Amino acid sequence: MQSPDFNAPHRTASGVTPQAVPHVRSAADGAAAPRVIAVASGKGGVGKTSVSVNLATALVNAGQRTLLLDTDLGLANVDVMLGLSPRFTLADVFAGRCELRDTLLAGPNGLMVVPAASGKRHMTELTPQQHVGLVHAFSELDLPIDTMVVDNAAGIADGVLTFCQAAQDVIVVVCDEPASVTDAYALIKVLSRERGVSRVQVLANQVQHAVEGRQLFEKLERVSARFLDVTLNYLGAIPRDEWLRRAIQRQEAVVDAFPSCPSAIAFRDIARRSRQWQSPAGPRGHVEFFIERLIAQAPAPAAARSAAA
Ligand SMILES: Nc1ncnc2c1ncn2[C@@H]1O[C@H](COP(=O)(O)OP(=O)(O)OP(=O)(O)O)[C@@H](O)[C@H]1O
Repeated sequence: MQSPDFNAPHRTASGVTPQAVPHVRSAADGAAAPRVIAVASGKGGVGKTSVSVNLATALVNAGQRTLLLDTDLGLANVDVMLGLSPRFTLADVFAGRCELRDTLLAGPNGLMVVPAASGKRHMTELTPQQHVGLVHAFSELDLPIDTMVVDNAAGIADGVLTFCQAAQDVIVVVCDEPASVTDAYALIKVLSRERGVSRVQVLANQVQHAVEGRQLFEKLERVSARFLDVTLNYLGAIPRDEWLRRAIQRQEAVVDAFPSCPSAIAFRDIARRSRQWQSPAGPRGHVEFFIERLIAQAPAPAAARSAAA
C-alpha cells in the first residue's frame, strides 16, 4: 500500500479506481460546484447521523450524485448504519496508511461514502502543506458530484465549526429535550458570532406531532432573534418512528428499507426542499471546491500558531 504524502506536490494516486463506484465519473464535466450540506447538533444522540444517512440516500434516490462524508473521527458510525465494511477510513488517510480514494465506499443505489473512524486527529490539526495535499487528494478522486452531505461530530469543537462554516448550508438537528435545545442554541451562537454563519436550517427530530417541531423551532428562533445576527429557517420535522429504529437494526436507510413509513416520507420531503436552496456560485463541479473553502477558513493549526508566537 502506497502511503499518501500530504507534503508532496500533486501526483497521480493509485488504488481503487473511481469507476469501481457507481455514479462516479472520471472527467470534469463543467458542472456547477457541489452543494455542501453540513449536518450538526449541539447535543449527541439526537439523530444527526440518521438524518445524514437518510438525507443522502433520499438525494441519491432522487437522482442527485451524492457523497456522504463522515467527519466524526471520534465516534464514526455512518458505515455501521449502512452496513458497509470499510477497509480504510479517513483516520487511515491522516495516519498515512492509505490514499483518500482507498476509503471510498459504494453505498446503496450509488451513494458514495467516505467513512471516518475512531481517532484523535482532526482536519484543523493538519499543517498547511498537509491541507494542500488533502486538496490534491480530493481533486485526484475526480468526483463530479451534485451534493455532499457532511455528518459532523456533536458539539462545538473547532473541526465541527470549520466544516459548518465551509458548507453552503448547515442543518442543526434538535429534539424536544432541554439539553438538546440549549446545546443547539450554543452551537448556532458560536457559528454566528465566531464563524460568520448567517443562515441555519433547523430540523426537529423524534417529534410526536408536527406542532411539536414548529414549537421547538420557535423557541430557538425567539432567543436567536433577540441575541444573534442569524436567520433560522424551519426545515421541518421527522417523527419519532419505530420503523426508523428497525431500519437501523437492519443497517439500512429507512428511506430504502421502509419507504412508505412516516419518517421516510418526511426525509424525502426534506431532501426535496434542500434541492430548492440556492445553488452555490462557483465554476467547478468537484469536491476540492469545498476543501479549499475549508482550508481558507480553518484557524491556523496549533503547530503554526505556536511557531508564530
Ligand atoms: N426519528 C426517530 N425515531 C425514532 N428513533 C430515532 C429517531 N432518530 C433517532 N432515533 C434513535 O436515536 C438513536 C441515535 O440516533 P443517531 O445515531 O442518528 O444520533 P446522533 O445524533 O448521530 O448520535 P451521536 O451524537 O452519538 O453520533 C438511533 O439509534 C435511534 O434509535
